Amino acid sequence: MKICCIGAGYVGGPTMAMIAHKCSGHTVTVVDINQARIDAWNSDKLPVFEPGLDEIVAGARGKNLFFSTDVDTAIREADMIFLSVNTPTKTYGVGAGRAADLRYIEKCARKIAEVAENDKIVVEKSTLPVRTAESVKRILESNSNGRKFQILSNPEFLAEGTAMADLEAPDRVLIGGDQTPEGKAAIQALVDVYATWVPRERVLTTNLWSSELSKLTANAFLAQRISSINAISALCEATEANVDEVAHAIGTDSRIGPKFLKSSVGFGGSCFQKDILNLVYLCEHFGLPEVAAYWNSVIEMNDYQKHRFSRRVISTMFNTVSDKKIAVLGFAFKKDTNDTRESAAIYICKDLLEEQANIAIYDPKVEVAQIQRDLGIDADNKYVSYCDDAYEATKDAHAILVLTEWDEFKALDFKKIYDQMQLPAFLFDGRNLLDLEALREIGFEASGIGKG
Ligand SMILES: NC(=O)C1=CN([C@@H]2O[C@H](COP(=O)(O)OP(=O)(O)OC[C@H]3O[C@@H](n4cnc5c(N)ncnc54)[C@H](O)[C@@H]3O)[C@@H](O)[C@H]2O)C=CC1
Ligand SMILES: O=C(O)[C@H]1O[C@H](OP(=O)(O)OP(=O)(O)OC[C@H]2O[C@@H](n3ccc(=O)[nH]c3=O)[C@H](O)[C@@H]2O)[C@H](O)[C@@H](O)[C@@H]1O
Repeated sequence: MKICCIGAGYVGGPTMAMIAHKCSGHTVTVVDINQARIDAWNSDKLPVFEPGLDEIVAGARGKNLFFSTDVDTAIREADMIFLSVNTPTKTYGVGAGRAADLRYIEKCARKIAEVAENDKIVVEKSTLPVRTAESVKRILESNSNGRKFQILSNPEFLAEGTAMADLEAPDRVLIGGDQTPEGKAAIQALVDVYATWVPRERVLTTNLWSSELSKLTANAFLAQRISSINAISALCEATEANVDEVAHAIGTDSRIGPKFLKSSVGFGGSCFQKDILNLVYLCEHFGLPEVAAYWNSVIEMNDYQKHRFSRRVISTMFNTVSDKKIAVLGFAFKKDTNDTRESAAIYICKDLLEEQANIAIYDPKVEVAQIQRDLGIDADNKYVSYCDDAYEATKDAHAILVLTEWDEFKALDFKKIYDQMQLPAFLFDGRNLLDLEALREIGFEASGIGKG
């Protein structure tokens, strides 16, 4: 089969690389309108950092995996077309700030209608509001000229930083489609692709709407667990309970389970907030304001957690950080990725800049230009500096903020760091990554999240 994927981003690139790697009989072409991104996919420095991705791309690229900006040819030749374009929160017009912006998806549907010469299976890989497939189908069918299109929903559940492991051994693959004979045949064609390496019982098939809604629901549930434990972290700080101990104690209940109970400075990433806002908007659209308010509180709690952290830093440092050097360790929204979208670090740095702090940022993977874009500052901003390692960032600093849980931070020589800092040397561990007792023995005024 010839497979095309429109959108060479964090999802399209790794997902298609895995399909090409596992299914040598299929040819996979990933296309994008962003020339720089495609050039990077064809180079030694891929645009996405994911452990294990380089090897898989190197093994398949040029054999049955191709990256190109020739969108029309790839669509024309494909039997199956994945849509993996971005679906950000709308910033204009009706639903601004909440609804999903579907213009990229619609452009893809119109492009397929324009250039396709024969029947196609169109697979929604992007995360979409429930019932989007209806619009995609309408656009395609209005322009069909006798060609037949089957629409499938196949949402992606990979997490950044573990994308390749998640794709290699997914908990489940979800495929939704029409329950007609043609729809079922299209579902089977996609089941056959995944069944090459995913155990058949893990490939779930549903109707279109269940599949679309399951993706938003999964992300809402995951984010809700984080907001729940973060809410408890505030209570822990007030009562001298320890949130890690509470999380462990409740997580051993098999009905609750241990995962996604790590209290933090707040969740980030491109999707949790966007997808919950989308869910909230849908609930309001369907006349369910109580349901909308319930899910919106997950985001409100996350905002509270981020700003609560900034406020705690400032109040602990004698209510002023003006002119003080603050070392920020980690800028990505989680470890093992160069992605900073909605990273809590952005909000915390902005809070500190408003207080006129000098911040020295070190992240092992995030590029300086990206940090500048995120903070909305020029290269010559005198309050922000960029460091090549944690030792440089912490030299003469008044405080350290750990904002991403990079493994390398655990191996730092904190005695050496303490000796080059201003005293009292404050350390705020926004990820509960470090051994606070050991740091206090060195002399740090160390605090974590949810620890009294
Ligand atoms: N990032 C993640 O970990 C996950 C993302 N998702 C969902 O997958 C979708 C894609 O997300 P990402 O890969 O992170 O986005 P991304 O922004 O990294 O990549 C999207 C790509 O689509 C391209 N594009 C947009 N319109 C186009 C068009 N008309 N023709 C050709 N290319 C076009 C853009 O240039 C961009 O390179 C979103 O709906 C997201 O919610 C789902 C699971 C995980
Ligand atoms: O739709 C998506 O985009 C994806 O969103 C998340 O994946 P991702 O955002 O890449 O990463 P997560 O591991 O879920 O982490 C999200 C944020 O929550 C934070 N987090 C996670 C877990 C936890 O216990 N505590 C916590 O604060 C992380 O640090 C990070 O900032 C989901 O885990 C994926 O299943 C989903 O496919």
